[in-house]
Amino acid sequence: MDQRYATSPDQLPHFDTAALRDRFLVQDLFIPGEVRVAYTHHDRIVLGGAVPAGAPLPLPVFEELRAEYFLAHREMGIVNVGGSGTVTADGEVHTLPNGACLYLGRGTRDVVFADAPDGDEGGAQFYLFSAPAHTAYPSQLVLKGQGTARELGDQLTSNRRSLNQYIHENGIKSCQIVMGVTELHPGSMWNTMPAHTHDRRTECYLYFDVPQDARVIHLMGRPDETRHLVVADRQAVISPSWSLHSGVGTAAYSFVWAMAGENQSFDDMDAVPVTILK
Ligand SMILES: O=C(O)C(=O)C[C@H](O)C(=O)CO
Ligand SMILES: [Zn+2]
Repeated sequence: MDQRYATSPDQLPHFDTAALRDRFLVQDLFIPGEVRVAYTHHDRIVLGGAVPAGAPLPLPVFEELRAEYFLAHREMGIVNVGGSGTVTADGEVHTLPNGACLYLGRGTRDVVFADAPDGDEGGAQFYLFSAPAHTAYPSQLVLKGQGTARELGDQLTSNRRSLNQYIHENGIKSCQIVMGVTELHPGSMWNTMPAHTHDRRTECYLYFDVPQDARVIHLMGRPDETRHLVVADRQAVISPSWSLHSGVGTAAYSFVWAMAGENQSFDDMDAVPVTILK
């Protein structure tokens, strides 16, 4: 398990490109036949990828969790960013077409990822986001576009996008996780601009559907001391509570955003006016 210890904003000015990427960029999560995870000590989030590649793939328990099974003390949100697949949780089979989001509650013991038997659009690729949980909420599935939709931005500022909230206060219930997907409209490149911070939650973005020859320039850091990460398809960024998070693509793209921390209030954000960015 890839471990990322927590970082103070005072350290940021001293990091070079390699150190920034080591701390905040998570690469190589989607490896055929593997469940790959990274553990950030910011709000003790585990993010990962599971790619069945033609054979059932169980969710292992990682030694670092010191738990009997992965979800013994945790909950998990899963978004399928690949072809149709299934997640079998304690014997119940959930079918996730591309873009579907499944919540698994604390105490779910056996989890197995697989490609859908009739999947014809390439194999399933499951993005995993897990946080500590104090109680067990029921597992629940929501299909792409069936969450709470918000239309954001404007074509004139190249940031027109559709945001879908799946796991949130008025949707699938969870202890900590708030999760959804944002899709940029063709011709729009900016996400989350104007940017924001939320000192009460850590947030991770998984960028996907980024064309192979394109990149997303992801901004992070304190508003008056920003840095950037150049991000490729299916790579994730960890944004500590003190960091803004915004990106501009060289082509349109989508991303899974997911948070955990002190509250689940999506609109509890401190907006950062563009004019104060440095
Ligand atoms: O398109 C956006 O704007 C987002 O998706 C923003 C994220 O949802 C976010 O940062 C929530 O705190
Ligand atoms: Zn945010």
